[in-house]
Amino acid sequence: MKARSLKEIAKLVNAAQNDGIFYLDLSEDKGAQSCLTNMKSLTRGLFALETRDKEYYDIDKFGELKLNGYKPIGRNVGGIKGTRDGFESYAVGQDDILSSISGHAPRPQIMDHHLPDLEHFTTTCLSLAHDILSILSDNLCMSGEHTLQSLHDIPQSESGEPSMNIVRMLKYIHCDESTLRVPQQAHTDMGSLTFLFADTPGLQILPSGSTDWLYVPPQSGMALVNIGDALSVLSSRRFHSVLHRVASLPGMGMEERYSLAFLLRPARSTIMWPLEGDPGISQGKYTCADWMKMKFEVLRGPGSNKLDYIQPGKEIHGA
Ligand SMILES: O=C(O)CCC(=O)C(=O)O
Ligand SMILES: [Fe+2]
Repeated sequence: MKARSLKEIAKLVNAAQNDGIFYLDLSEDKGAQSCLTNMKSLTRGLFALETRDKEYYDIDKFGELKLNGYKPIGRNVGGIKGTRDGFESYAVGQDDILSSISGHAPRPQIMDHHLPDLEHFTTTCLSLAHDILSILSDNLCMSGEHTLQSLHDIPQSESGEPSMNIVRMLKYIHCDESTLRVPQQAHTDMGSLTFLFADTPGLQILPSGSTDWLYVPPQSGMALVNIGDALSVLSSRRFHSVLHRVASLPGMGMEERYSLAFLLRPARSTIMWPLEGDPGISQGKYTCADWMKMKFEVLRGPGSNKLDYIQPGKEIHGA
């Protein structure tokens, strides 16, 4: 992909249009591999902290966009009716990682120890995101100042607004083998691209037109990249935002599972509307920041009056 091989470009565009998810081989990048090893120690060390120490950084204390902080198990709706989620997670905002000028949200000390790893991880994902967006922009015949890259905070808050990109670490509780468990509900990601790293299986996608969930196993040295709502909406649904969830394995349950993600989102004032639509009419339309807030309400549910409108995976506009 880095060398813009025509074969790799065709594979990427095809995956973005049809599957909404693809593997990205990083096995040759020694720097990235050692950074991932360090990020794994950060993730494990972080979740090994005392519960009350983690709860001190509760994500819901730090603003509606949930860019920093800890989400305990059970705060979101689970994947099976009547259940709550079965994972804890911790978000760190891109600006808190890369910006040397302003202050940052309160965070456990272990984050400071691993700041060089967080920086390396973030800049690696941003560089990959830049390449992917540039290939997808070419496919949409966008050029000059009007590209998908220009709508994102790459390298950092180019829009002048605080970035909504985050690093997220997740830990799923062990599930026994007796029945299928779905610790993370089916959803599409709210942003543009998600880079996901996990060592153990559990991720499933619902391919378009299918009623059967399909496991997408992790591959050594590779990232899984998926397309989120924003790229799908901006591209008039040319790119597919894939519905996914985490589930136990039939008859095998799920071991304690860790995953790590970088979530790329457009600049916060980006209008969630097809780029080829009339840019003059923004009144009454959602910005990317509004979209994220509404989507969180759905994940946190029930009790949201927007549930019917903004269900994960449903259309944002039109029919
Ligand atoms: O943990 C995983 O494998 C999936 C995580 C995910 O889909 C998310 O955090 O949006
Ligand atoms: Fe996701």
